[in-house]
Amino acid sequence: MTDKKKTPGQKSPGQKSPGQKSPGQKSSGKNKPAGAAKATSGRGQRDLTVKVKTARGRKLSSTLWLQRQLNDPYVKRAKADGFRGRAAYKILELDDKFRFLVPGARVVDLGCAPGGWCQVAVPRVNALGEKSGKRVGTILGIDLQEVEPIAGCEIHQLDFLEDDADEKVKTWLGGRADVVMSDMAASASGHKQTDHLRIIALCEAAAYFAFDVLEEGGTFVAKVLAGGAEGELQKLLKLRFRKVVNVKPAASRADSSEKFVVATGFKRDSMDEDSDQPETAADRS
Ligand SMILES: C[S@@+](CC[C@H](N)C(=O)[O-])C[C@H]1O[C@@H](n2cnc3c(N)ncnc32)[C@H](O)[C@@H]1O
Repeated sequence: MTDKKKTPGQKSPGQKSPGQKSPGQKSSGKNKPAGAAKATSGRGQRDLTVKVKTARGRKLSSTLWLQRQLNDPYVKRAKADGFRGRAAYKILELDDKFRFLVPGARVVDLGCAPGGWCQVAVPRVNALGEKSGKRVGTILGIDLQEVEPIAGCEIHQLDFLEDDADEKVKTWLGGRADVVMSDMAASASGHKQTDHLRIIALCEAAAYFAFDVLEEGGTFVAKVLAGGAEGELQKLLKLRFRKVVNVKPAASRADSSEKFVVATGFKRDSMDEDSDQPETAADRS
């Protein structure tokens, strides 16, 4: 896979500007982008530095989106750090806390476009291992959309909901994965509860995919929207993982109901291999 051509002056992901912290480096401001001291959250009207005028033919929602983008410190920081999107800082923060993108790890990134999470994973899974020197990991990005190549990642255009997607992924990986992470979002209907149910369904499907693909002890990370139905998902994950927690990273907008579930310590032997369903306590008794 060839690296994306850089335009003059463009930095590699994570390359620092003078006086700027690297993306994974914790700042005293709880992972806030460097230089974002004034633009406190990028969320409130009082913080705005750029105002977007309404334009004929542009919907109010589009104007507000544009205004939010232009004033979002993470958007600015992603541009400066060479990341393809602000989402990169969410996985940076989650990995700084839970340490699943370790040297040598085999990682599946479900819904990887445009590629920010993959960009974060590349240096982390290919870093120096504690004892055995440089460890080379594998990153497999999956998306419905075409994704511009990222050096160090293998990217496939695929709907992970297809019947044989798990088998394809295991073949591409040459075995099972240590990490399945998903930042997938179902297309928004604008109706809060419908969108919540859609993303929970997508997340549940991603969890079943992870049960098929993960190695013993593996980690599953997925975006969910708070709204009532996530309790069932938690129950499902708790049957299969040693620890399940919900986290709202600082890079996740405060006005969004988005949060992330991080499930660690996958118990492969908790699977009822015949039915491919989680073995419940009732099954075992
Ligand atoms: C929010 S974006 C992911 C951003 C990404 N984490 C990054 O850092 O660049 C969500 C992605 O999920 C993808 N997606 C949604 N449903 C999918 C499915 N069934 N199979 C594969 N990808 C899917 C969408 O195409 C979209 O690109």
